[in-house]
Amino acid sequence: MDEYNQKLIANVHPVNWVNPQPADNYDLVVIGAGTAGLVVAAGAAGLDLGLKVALIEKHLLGGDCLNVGCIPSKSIIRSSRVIGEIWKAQNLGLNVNKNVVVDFASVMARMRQIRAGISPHDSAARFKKLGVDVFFGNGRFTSKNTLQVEDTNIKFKKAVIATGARPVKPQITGIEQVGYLTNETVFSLIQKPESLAVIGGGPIGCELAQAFRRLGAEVVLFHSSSHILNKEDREAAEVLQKVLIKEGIRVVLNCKLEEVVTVTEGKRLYFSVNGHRDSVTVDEILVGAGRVPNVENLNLEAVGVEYDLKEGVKVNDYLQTTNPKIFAAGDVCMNWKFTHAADAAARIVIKNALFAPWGLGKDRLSKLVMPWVTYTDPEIAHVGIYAEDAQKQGIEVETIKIPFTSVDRAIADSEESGFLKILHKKGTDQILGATIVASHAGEMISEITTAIVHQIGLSKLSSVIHPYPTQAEAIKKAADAYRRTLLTPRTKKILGFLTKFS
Ligand SMILES: Cc1cc2nc3c(=O)[nH]c(=O)nc-3n(C[C@H](O)[C@H](O)[C@H](O)COP(=O)(O)OP(=O)(O)OC[C@H]3O[C@@H](n4cnc5c(N)ncnc54)[C@H](O)[C@@H]3O)c2cc1C
Ligand SMILES: NC(=O)c1ccc[n+]([C@@H]2O[C@H](COP(=O)([O-])OP(=O)(O)OC[C@H]3O[C@@H](n4cnc5c(N)ncnc54)[C@H](O)[C@@H]3O)[C@@H](O)[C@H]2O)c1
Repeated sequence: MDEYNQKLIANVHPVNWVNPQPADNYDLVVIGAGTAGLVVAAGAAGLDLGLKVALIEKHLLGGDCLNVGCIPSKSIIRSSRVIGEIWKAQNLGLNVNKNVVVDFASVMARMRQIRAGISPHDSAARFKKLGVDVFFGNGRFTSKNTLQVEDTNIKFKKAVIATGARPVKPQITGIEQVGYLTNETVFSLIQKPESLAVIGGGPIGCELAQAFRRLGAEVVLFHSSSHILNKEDREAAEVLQKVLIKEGIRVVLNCKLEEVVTVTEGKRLYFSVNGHRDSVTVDEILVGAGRVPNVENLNLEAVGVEYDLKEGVKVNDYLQTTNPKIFAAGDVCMNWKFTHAADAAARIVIKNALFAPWGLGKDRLSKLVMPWVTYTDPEIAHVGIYAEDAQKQGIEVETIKIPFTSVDRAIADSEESGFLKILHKKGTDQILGATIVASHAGEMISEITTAIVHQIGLSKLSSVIHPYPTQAEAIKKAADAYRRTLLTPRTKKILGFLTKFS
């Protein structure tokens, strides 16, 4: 509880907070104040239509993203990127002293300062000012139109479940007794573990394995599949995998973790790969092995809201639960577990719950075009479908791949290892999906997302001037490559004819 955490708590769960006297009947009650809940509450109250809105949070306003997710992880990733740059400095003609000292405590203090600095946006004071009644405590349904927060009964016309998700508990013998870190505890470290086993090679595992390695820990990354980020484009994941290995991370693939025990030297993990048993001993274990939705203790049975312990609250395309007066948004009900996805879903809920009389003009989740980015170095950004999806859906596609070895700025930056892949519908210039592996792929993907959302085809993208030299020129190159495919022998003949008379 240093000054930064005190500031954070003063904003997102003030110790002296007194829950308000509830209104007679709320137009909208939101359970859970992560991104999804905050956006719904702010959106509904901020319209200044006199709607009575209540927001219930059992822990910290801001949820995972602010407190134990995006913000703390991206803050330490920023520090670790500098180390990555220093490691590459020699290739750039710079003689940097290899013995860079990482002041881990300062890296973490910077992260806490940034988190506290952002927290006023998610604060109880801000939401009170917006006219939202903020209740701290566990929200639980008691009847079709009532719920309870601690001892207070709250009546509602409509409700939104936005209770998010939590880390999966790994099923490994002994791990509970030995103890491990998750995203809920790793950002509270003030001392660097000298060695770290990361369980799970998904976005959490990869981002944090690389960050901790660059900050000076010996890292072993355990992943159960044949390549890291197995939900991602295989080639893209392989580029990153090579970088992680080159940076000194031991990547153990196709593994089964069997047992964890405490030994004098630390925590020992026994694992097998293709039947071959081995072990490693580390100071700390970090688990990033997926998420489970927070559906328990809400008494969803009382309101007829169906759910699954793994998949979360069941919703239709309008984000309505099996009780049409109750909606859900964010990690508790969606496969897309991203802050921007929770935000987009919250906007759908505001529209469908409050501004779609007789069900008219409702928005659909399936209409969203969802990009995402894994913030490793290089970053991997994706939008739309993958080639395998297209195959499953019976859509004929063509792929244009631009390696960064052909992009001048990437060459000048010594960042040639990535690529851009664009999938377009066969015979047309309609973009269906894209993957980018680049240092700042996350900053580049939005151009393609815009093109997909607004149906701007590759031909039109080809007419957009991209400043030289930028890595985003890869997009123009892909568009130009598509245009070249239109040059049939007949069009070539016509062009040849034109030159004669020009
Ligand atoms: C380490 C990490 C890094 C991430 N990085 C990124 C990133 O870079 N970009 C990105 O887009 N996404 C990222 N994510 C994912 C992102 O954090 C989540 O998708 C997002 O926070 C989901 O928001 P949400 O509102 O659905 O849920 P949450 O943020 O989980 O909020 C749910 C809230 O509900 C509260 N709650 C639960 N049950 C109750 C109850 N019964 N009563 C009252 N309150 C309750 C919880 O305390 C919590 O505050 C990351 C996640 C992690 C873990
Ligand atoms: N940059 C971002 O947007 C970002 C960053 C972090 C997290 N997130 C979100 O958080 C969610 C959760 O991330 P995550 O990485 O925990 O989950 P994940 O499910 O995406 O990846 C976890 C991986 O761990 C593997 N695994 C599970 N148990 C294992 C075991 N015992 N041994 C070895 N491997 C094991 C799984 O096969 C899986 O591929 C993601 O789906 C993502 O949406 C997003």
